[in-house]
Amino acid sequence: MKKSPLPVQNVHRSDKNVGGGKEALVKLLRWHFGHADFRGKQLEAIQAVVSGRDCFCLMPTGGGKSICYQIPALAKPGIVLVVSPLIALMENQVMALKEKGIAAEYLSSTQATHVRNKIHEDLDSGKPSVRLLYVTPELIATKGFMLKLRKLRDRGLLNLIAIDEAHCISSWGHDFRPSYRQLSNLRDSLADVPMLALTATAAPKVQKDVIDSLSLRNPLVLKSSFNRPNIFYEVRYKELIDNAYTDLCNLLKSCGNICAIIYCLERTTCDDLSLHLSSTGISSAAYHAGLQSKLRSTVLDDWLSSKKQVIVATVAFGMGIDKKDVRMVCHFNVPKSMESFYQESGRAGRDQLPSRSVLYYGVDDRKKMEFLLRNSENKKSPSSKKPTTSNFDQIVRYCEGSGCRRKKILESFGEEFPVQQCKKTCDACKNPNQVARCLEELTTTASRRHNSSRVFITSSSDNKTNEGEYSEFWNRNEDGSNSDEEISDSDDGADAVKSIAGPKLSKKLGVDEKLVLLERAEEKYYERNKQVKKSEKNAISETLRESSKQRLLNELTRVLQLLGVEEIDSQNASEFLENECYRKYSKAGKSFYYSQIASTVRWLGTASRDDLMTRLSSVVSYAKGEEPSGESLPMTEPVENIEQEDINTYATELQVDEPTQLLVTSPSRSPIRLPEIPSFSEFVNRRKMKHSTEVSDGKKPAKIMKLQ
Ligand SMILES: Nc1ncnc2c1ncn2[C@@H]1O[C@H](COP(=O)(O)OP(=O)(O)OP(=O)(O)O)[C@@H](O)[C@H]1O
Ligand SMILES: [Mg+2]
Repeated sequence: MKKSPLPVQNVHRSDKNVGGGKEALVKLLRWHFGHADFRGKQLEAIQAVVSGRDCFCLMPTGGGKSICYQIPALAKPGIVLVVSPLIALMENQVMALKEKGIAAEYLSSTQATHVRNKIHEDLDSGKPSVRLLYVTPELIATKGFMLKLRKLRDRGLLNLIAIDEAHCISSWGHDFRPSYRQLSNLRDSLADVPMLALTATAAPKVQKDVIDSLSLRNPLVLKSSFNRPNIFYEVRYKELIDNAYTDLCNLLKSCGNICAIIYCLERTTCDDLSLHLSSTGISSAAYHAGLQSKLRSTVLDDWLSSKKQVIVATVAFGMGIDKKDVRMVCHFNVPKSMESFYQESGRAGRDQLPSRSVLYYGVDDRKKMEFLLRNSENKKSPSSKKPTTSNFDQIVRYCEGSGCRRKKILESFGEEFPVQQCKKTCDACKNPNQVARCLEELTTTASRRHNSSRVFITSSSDNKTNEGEYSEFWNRNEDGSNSDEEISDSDDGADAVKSIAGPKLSKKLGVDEKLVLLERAEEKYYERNKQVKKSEKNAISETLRESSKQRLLNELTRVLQLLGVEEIDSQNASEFLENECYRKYSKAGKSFYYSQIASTVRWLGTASRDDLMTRLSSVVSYAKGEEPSGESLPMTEPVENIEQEDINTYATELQVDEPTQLLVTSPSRSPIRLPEIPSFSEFVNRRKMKHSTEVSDGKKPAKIMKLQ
């Protein structure tokens, strides 16, 4: 239901006695939002902008920044323009405002044309009814829209431009958006309209960058403390617990039916972990950019409406999500910087009630992150300012240091914090001896593991070109495909869908992902072309072969480097291995081929130098310019006239026998041997022999298999 507007407020730009407007502003706050009073620096920010002054407002996550531009929109006739980085964020806020009876709208290309037209008509009318208009930075950069804003300004109707999540303008920030850079022109185009920049990113260089980039004029700089006293901070050490999945499950269960967010680095971990939690009765769902956008919306809705309790997500999830009762935010992998950690953990306890931040720290994870950061640092152009490894050191110190966690967080933002004020609200202050013991044990474990050579980063395909897998973890900054009106959020599943439909797969995607997408693309294709023969559907495409080669090459390069093997040419070796899989399985079909590639990648991850030299001996010879020795593993010949039953049995046995878990969790890899997985023809032959024996024993008639 629409609320009638309050009587005209005594608050306007020329008001010399701005403090006199306080009562009126509080009245608006109570009337429209039901809050008793302003929090922290809200009032100061509002009074500054209403009086026409620029303002830079730094408040912690959940601090109540939105009110700082929402109240000014209600204080006098006219419009407040809000620039926001995500469509989802705009939608949420507009919906919430409309529910309160406040005339708010957003403009985005996702809306139906008639809806957009209606908003434009309203803006063009002499007396627009809209009070808050949310837009994307891309739209502001268009000439047509800028013209419209100038007209509004000329009619005295543009009261304020609020830049929400203003840190997105800074490449020092953790969420840099190139499109935000275009906002630098605002000051020139709309010189006399006050600007309000809002962010929860506290790094001093980001603040300066935001103020400079937006050319804020003598802004009132407001900074609130970043302390979140209602969040208990804790670190758990993966090396010191038997199974992190189980530990997390137990932790969640011990807290009851709470609402939680679990952040993971990789999409596959989100899927796996969510499945695991669900299997133990915890209501959870995965959320990442690899999901189709429709599914993501459902997951989000279910979580927001508390149908699902736990969301297991990459960092694609979170910015602007205003769910008050999140009781726990858990980082299942180490975050890339203190800033990211603060933002993400800050999504807990927005209702100010006691909440928890739990970070699972693993040395493997740390190495993986360091590797990725180094890689991204190497790729940076000299002009790029993206922070990488040095920011990561802060979070490593947070985990590996013994002092108060809260102090470490706040000091990393330049805020002094006396330890006694923590009042045992972090594990290091609550149980200092226990934390010290853990750290000691961690040091011992890590150094022991170090000595046993190849120990770290065992869990998955952490190869160099797989950054796409982690793309959500980086700034959303390589999304140069901005349309005029659309937000180029690379955390939108539409990317994935587009790349399925498109002729080429995005270079940003990792190899594993490409394979999955390829498979999905093929499925789609065959769905549409039902008449295509089944055998064709099972065919192994050239693209799939190329991706497989790349996947093997990535793993090989890593492994050869780790083991210091120089005699093997990784390019030749990857082709050799792929060809081996292809020769064995081209006739058995794509699934067999794919599964063999996967086993080979796993084998590479565990192979010793001798294993590699033996299996790849022919490639070793080639690399030295010698004749091939012909001593590589004997090739099994392809199979013809395959019986479906054999395929099924083989597939079942293959799955049961694969010791993936063992490989992933073992600290020392050399003594572990993969049980030999028979090739399909070996398997068929064994069965054939078994059948023959049975026949000769008078049990069953033999099945005739024609083998080449
Ligand atoms: N003065 C107030 N009194 C009580 N609650 C408030 C007040 N101001 C804001 N809130 C509530 O605080 C919560 C967080 O507000 P808001 O979403 O504006 O935070 P934010 O600073 O923008 O956070 P983020 O950085 O995550 O975007 C909201 O639920 C809001 O209703
Ligand atoms: Mg906000």
